[in-house]
Amino acid sequence: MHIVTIEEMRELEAQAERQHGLTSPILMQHAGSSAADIFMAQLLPHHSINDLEVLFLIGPGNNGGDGMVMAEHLVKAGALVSYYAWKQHKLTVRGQDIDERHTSEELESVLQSADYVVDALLGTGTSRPLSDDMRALLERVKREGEQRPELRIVAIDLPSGVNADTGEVDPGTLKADMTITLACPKLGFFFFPAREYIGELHVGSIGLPTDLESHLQTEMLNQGFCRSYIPHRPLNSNKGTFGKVMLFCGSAAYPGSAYLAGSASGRVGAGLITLAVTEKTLPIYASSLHEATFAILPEGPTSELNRGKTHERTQALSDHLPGYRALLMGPGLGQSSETRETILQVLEYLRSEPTEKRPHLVIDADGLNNLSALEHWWTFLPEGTIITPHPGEMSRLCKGQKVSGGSIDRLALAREKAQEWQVTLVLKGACTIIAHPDGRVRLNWKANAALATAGTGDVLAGVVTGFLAQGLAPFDAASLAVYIHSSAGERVSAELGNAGLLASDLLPHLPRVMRDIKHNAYRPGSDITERYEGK
Ligand SMILES: NC(=O)C1=CN([C@@H]2O[C@H](COP(=O)(O)OP(=O)(O)OC[C@H]3O[C@@H](n4cnc5c(N)ncnc54)[C@H](O)[C@@H]3O)[C@@H](O)[C@H]2O)[C@@H](O)CC1
Ligand SMILES: Nc1ncnc2c1ncn2[C@@H]1O[C@H](COP(=O)(O)OP(=O)(O)O)[C@@H](O)[C@H]1O
Ligand SMILES: [K+]
Repeated sequence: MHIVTIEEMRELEAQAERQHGLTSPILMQHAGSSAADIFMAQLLPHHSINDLEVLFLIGPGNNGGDGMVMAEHLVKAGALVSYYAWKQHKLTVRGQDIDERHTSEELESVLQSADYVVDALLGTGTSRPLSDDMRALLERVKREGEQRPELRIVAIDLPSGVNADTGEVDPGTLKADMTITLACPKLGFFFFPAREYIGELHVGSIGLPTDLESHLQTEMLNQGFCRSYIPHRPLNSNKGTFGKVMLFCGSAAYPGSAYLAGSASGRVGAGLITLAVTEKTLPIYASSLHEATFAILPEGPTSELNRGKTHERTQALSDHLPGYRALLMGPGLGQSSETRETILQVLEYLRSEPTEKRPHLVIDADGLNNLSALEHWWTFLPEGTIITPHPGEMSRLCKGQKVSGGSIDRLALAREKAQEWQVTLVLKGACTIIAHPDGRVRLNWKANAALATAGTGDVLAGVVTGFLAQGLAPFDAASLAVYIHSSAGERVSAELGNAGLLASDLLPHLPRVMRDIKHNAYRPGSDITERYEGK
């Protein structure tokens, strides 16, 4: 599913007309009909379309036009529809035009009995701040919703006042319970504050031939995409079939990260998990992760005098690596100069090996923190490396440049840095960005505050590594991992709510999510599935 900017959406519409004769009125008929179908399919269980009271707020442009077409379909289906044309101040209640002198009181009465308000005021054509009277209208609906929480707000294409490119939001914008966007999700939805205003996201069809989208470079992760990448499990398999994972992670002070990452790799199907540990840390892992095997490394050097020990450590690790398909390096390693040196030596070893003979590399957390202290750190990485920074780590990698907040375009930054550094970059956050060194980008929709807790990043790193071990290309392994990880979070939240998740809670849900996605049986709380292409 492609994500578009306003300009790209306009270009798609223009091409649809030029190449396929799909004029604006034709597209609008599709849009309104598709929006009505989605609306009816998503009615709450206690609602029936018959006698459902729906108030449409109609704007002056094509967004309003979409609303009018949708309204006609709902009338035919039996709903009690009223609409208020904002520009003309004209109210029509169940087919009857209301005399101008009574518009205010009638609008008040319609609003008070409405089950749904449909915001079809403005879409991608918004060109200035909302006018005062539009803000007042939306404010009145907002107050009604506060008094009657059962009132549902549905936005057509986008909640009016959301900037579909930047995610900025007009102060008058009304939060939607559901947004039925048309043709493609808009880029701004994936940024804050807009993300908070969208509610459940559904994508309607306007009948565009899909080949028109083939040049677009930004995609949204969804089930259809993920299903095609979940590794196949042949009956005639053994643990070697699904790849061996090595984790160079954890330390006496941070043992949990290796446990979480290693367990996560196993939970997404990797054949064998090996933790690189020292004699000192072995007992911690041996008692908690029974399924893992261990590569015992000598203790790190304790002073300049026995510095040669880092070489012994690297040697011991690299002696173990042949036969391993994926290596995760970083979580919980700490940031001593000895650790940094070991990391550099391991990178040197990996660069010296032919690609097909060495494991694919994922670097996270302290692996990145250690590297970011070095000038041109990316030149030390072997080809095909995946890095998974959170915004703080990303900022360090960018030499202190601010990477989140306000006006920062995280998407442009991720795209630029993946190209400059020649890595697959997973910029974590509420809507995680996955950027390929060739400029392609994928975005995750599933923001979930429950995941904002220590250790969930270690789980993600383990999932990425587990998919790499099963033979996925770096960009696909990273994309699938982000989707499966956040879907597991969604499952935990369905039970616990949006607080109190422990990173280890995710682990048993990883395989369940994979199973359900594979069998098309995954039913998350608020996930867009595919573009709705009609019944
Ligand atoms: N053009 C097409 O082919 C299609 C358009 N579609 C719909 O059309 C929308 C875009 O249509 P438009 O380009 O007509 O744009 P809009 O419907 O978003 O509105 C543009 C109109 O609103 C006015 N306006 C802009 N900002 C305003 C503000 N702050 N306060 C008050 N009035 C304001 C403009 O002067 C203009 O009259 C999409 O969001 C989508 O809903 C879809 O139906 C698909 C097909
Ligand atoms: N609000 C949120 N919505 C969705 N995902 C989130 C949110 N906050 C954090 N996450 C996810 O949780 C993980 C946190 O990773 P990270 O910050 O590295 O944690 P840690 O290092 O403690 O393991 C990332 O995958 C991130 O995308
Ligand atoms: K709208």
